[in-house]
Amino acid sequence: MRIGLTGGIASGKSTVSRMLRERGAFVSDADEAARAVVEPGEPALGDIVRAFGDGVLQPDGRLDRAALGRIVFGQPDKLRRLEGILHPAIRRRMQEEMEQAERHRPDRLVFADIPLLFETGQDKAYDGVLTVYAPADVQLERLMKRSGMDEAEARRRIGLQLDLEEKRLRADWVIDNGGSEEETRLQVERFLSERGRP
Ligand SMILES: CC(C)(COP(=O)(O)OP(=O)(O)OC[C@H]1O[C@@H](n2cnc3c(N)ncnc32)[C@H](O)[C@@H]1O)[C@@H](O)C(=O)NCCC(=O)NCCS
Ligand SMILES: Nc1ncnc2c1ncn2[C@@H]1O[C@H](COP(=O)(O)OP(=O)(O)OP(=O)(O)O)[C@@H](O)[C@H]1O
Repeated sequence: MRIGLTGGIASGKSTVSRMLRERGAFVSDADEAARAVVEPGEPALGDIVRAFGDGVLQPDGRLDRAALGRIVFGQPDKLRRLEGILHPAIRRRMQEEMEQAERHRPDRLVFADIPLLFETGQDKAYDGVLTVYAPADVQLERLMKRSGMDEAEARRRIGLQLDLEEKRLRADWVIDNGGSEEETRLQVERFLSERGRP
């Protein structure tokens, strides 16, 4: 069984993923895959430099993620262009990871943590979707605290994704991460025990 795990920026996907892994589930992470496919020597890195220029490289030849973020998160057409380069590579990598995990341990639940699961139409490829939800004011506060963005920038980043209320409504299951980590952990444990396995 493959479950799509999604939510909004800073709604708690990584926190829930960590808890799922601690309980023995396998989680493939789109943000991690997005980092791996731009390592030096990977074809996507060359494509990015051709599209956005040398300014997105650090002196050591690695991708300067903050510099690229400043370009793409301010210009929708540039973000679409980056996604066109990265999404096929991210998907391939995640498919390989999940297949390998399933071969190795067929009994385990497999999750794919994908922030843009609904936005990219990938929800249909999973047996079900679990949304990690937090109320808008909590999401905004956590994003500002984690990243140091001011309120206007944080609101703009949140606005680049499908509304979290809609992700909640479209989910098969919801984990409400608006409270303490302990309350979230209890929901994660209940979710796993209802499925009878990690
Ligand atoms: C622009 C990049 C280099 C900035 O890197 P940076 O380290 O600063 O941010 P990071 O990758 O940790 O992303 C933080 C959060 O931003 C949000 N985000 C990332 N990409 C996107 C996007 N294309 N659209 C909307 N939100 C996004 C996600 O909620 C993500 O968890 C990076 O976000 C990226 O490569 N994005 C394009 C790939 C992508 O679409 N990733 C999303 C997973 S499918
Ligand atoms: N229940 C909670 N109580 C307090 N802080 C929390 C809770 N859950 C998450 N956080 C904090 O909120 C921030 C965002 O959480 P997390 O990184 O898990 O979100 P995310 O959905 O993976 O974000 P992104 O899409 O940006 O990768 C982190 O700094 C995390 O420590």
